Amino acid sequence: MENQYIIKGGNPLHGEVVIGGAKNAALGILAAAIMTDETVTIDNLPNVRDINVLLTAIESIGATVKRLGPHEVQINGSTISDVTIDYDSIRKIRASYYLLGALLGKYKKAQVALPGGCDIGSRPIDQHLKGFRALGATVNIEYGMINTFADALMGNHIYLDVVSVGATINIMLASCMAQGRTVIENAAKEPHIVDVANFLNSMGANIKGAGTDKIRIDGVDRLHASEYSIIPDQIEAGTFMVAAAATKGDVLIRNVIPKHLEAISVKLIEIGAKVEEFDDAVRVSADDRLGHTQIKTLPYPGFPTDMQPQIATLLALSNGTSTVTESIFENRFKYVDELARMGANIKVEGNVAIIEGVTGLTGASITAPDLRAGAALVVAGLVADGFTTVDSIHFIERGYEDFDKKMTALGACMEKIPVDDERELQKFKMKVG
Ligand SMILES: CC(=O)N[C@H]1[C@@H](OP(=O)(O)OP(=O)(O)OC[C@H]2O[C@@H](n3ccc(=O)[nH]c3=O)[C@H](O)[C@@H]2O)O[C@H](CO)[C@@H](O)[C@@H]1O
Ligand SMILES: C=C(OP(=O)(O)O)C(=O)O
Repeated sequence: MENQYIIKGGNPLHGEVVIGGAKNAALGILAAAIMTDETVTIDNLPNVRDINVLLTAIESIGATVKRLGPHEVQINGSTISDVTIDYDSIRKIRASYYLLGALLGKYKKAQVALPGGCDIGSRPIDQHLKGFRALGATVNIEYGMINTFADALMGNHIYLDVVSVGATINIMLASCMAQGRTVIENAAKEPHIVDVANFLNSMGANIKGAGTDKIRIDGVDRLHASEYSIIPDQIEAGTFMVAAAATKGDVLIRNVIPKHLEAISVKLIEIGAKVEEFDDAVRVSADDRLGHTQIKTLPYPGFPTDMQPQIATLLALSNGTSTVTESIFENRFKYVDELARMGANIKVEGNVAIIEGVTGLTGASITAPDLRAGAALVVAGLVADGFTTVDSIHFIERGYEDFDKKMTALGACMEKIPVDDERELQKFKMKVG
């Protein structure tokens, strides 16, 4: 059954919210977990759709997956009997490609369907495949499947032509049990790269330099058991930071690494929001309408593309003209038409959104085009005058755990109801007046 969010805008968010584990780190870590035959325990796992899809795919090849609770899982890869992941089991997610690197690294062969994920651009994986080939693997693409195999994997020097999160993690996975040294140059530096490297090292891998643009991996013979807790989700935290500012609220966002949020904090401060940093929390508040700025998405430590729709939504409500340049993905402005239906004034020219701030939005029936754009539209609904319904929330549920419940606990007026259920819609409207 498909659900939608119904939102009555106008309530400032107040209180505390606890951020979950990082989805994009967890996806790499779960794939890495199958590379040992010993049992691995992973904690602070976000309970979101992408993670559950990946866990099901991992089970489908025979690995033993034991849920110890909503945020903890035990994986044992000794029971794996197959190295083929078909399209049906992973078409909804992008990070299925990490199973290629993990299976190739462990068994020297893998067959994985070409990845899905959000439609935010053409999203080639040539750099992943270039990395596998450099390690000595043969790679063919046939009938929608990527087949890769090798007699032996040998370390090599790999220069990435583009800074790619996925290729960096995949090459770390494939090379950590290769013979000799692999060096990845022009590597991505995102916090989740460091987290996957730390997890692999906790299993006995020898990876140095993660978090810089040069990562050195000395191959080891085997990986062993580990217990590991995933870092907090930078993007979930950033989304609540923006929601607090957009609703002119005051929210303490707990279980975060403030350093990972700096690019977001700096921009919020620049436009007039108040951001206070604590050891593992940030507090964001705003009293007045905020100001304008220029933002360009860049690889870490630049402004994250996964926060682009949310910050653009905030700027759509701010004073003056802002520009948001999307430099990573060519198709990440699909939410602009939906925001326009709520009264925003945004013009897209190439990869630049020119935003003329408006004083308010009005509720409308809108559809989430992808994960982060969906979250941004919810933020718009929280601010808008009147009622907003957001459809296609399965996108949002790919990456946000209990998004509606966390927002409601902060004072938002929103609920998840079945799509086209007029009775539930009226019930909500009666309840909130
Ligand atoms: C599951 C996951 O972690 N997803 C994140 C990951 O996606 P993903 O790993 O797919 O993104 P990449 O960092 O690889 O992509 C960055 C850029 O490189 C290009 N590229 C990438 C690989 C390749 O082989 N060839 C190539 O040309 C892409 O088209 C894009 O323009 O990082 C993105 C950038 O921070 C985030 O928006 C996604 O949320
Ligand atoms: C775009 C994202 O995910 P994916 O790369 O899995 O589509 C995201 O997490 O914002």
